[in-house]
Amino acid sequence: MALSGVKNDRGELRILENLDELRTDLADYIAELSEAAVKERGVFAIALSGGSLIGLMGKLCEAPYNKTVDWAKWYIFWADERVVAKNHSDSNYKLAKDGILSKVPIVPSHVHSINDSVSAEEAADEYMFVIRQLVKTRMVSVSDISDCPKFDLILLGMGPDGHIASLFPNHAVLEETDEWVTFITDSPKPPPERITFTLPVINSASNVAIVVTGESKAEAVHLAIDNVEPNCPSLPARLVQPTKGKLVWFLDKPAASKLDDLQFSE
Ligand SMILES: O=C(O)[C@H](O)[C@@H](O)[C@H](O)[C@H](O)COP(=O)(O)O
Repeated sequence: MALSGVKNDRGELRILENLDELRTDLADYIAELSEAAVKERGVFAIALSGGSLIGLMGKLCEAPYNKTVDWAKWYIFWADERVVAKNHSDSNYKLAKDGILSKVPIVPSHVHSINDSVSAEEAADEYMFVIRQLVKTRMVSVSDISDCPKFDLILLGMGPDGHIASLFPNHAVLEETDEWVTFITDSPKPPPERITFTLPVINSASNVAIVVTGESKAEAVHLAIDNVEPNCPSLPARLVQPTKGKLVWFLDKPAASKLDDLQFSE
């Protein structure tokens, strides 16, 4: 049985009994947002991350979703990518291609992965240019309060250190507000070279989901969601605060085990 509720200003929490329930709830959530965006805008612009998230999205490739989702209307992006060749086992693109994109009828030209033959800095600049062109044609919407792209959905995982995308604790990249996409060459989690959406872009999305499982993340979940003193201003997951969009946390019970008292409806 899922528990769900709203926690202060930290968004909606969905705490699932087990990974199977989480996979189903996540697939339902993504399918519903896709349907709503296609109805409203004719397209669905979704940004993925790497890690366990892709495996947890796996039900989308099964019935009924594989037939009911309007895959031809999907435009795929990455909230962060490791700067490695696309066929490298570290590539977030390869992870998503093998796990999802090759199993459903996505239009290949709608898949916007980074250029893997240039430096991290050039890859970030080129990726930002590609997004800018798609904002101009409104395949990606635009925020009405900043000039940032407004993705229909940004999906994030979270590390035990509280990082999301490739935004790591106490890293200067957290301060980047001029660029939509930036790069780092010193990621504490290998590989070191990455490109990443910046916080203003993440916080301009219509919907952001953070998907976290396992006990090793319980402390970071607590610090990212609860009212803790002293506050953890540089915990990246805590800085996910969509300005006008909606934030949803998908947690399994071990990941939610250190949250302060919860009052939920079943
Ligand atoms: O490129 C990456 O390293 C990922 O995008 C990263 O941000 C990931 O989402 C988290 O580290 C959580 O990963 P897990 O869910 O596998 O722990």
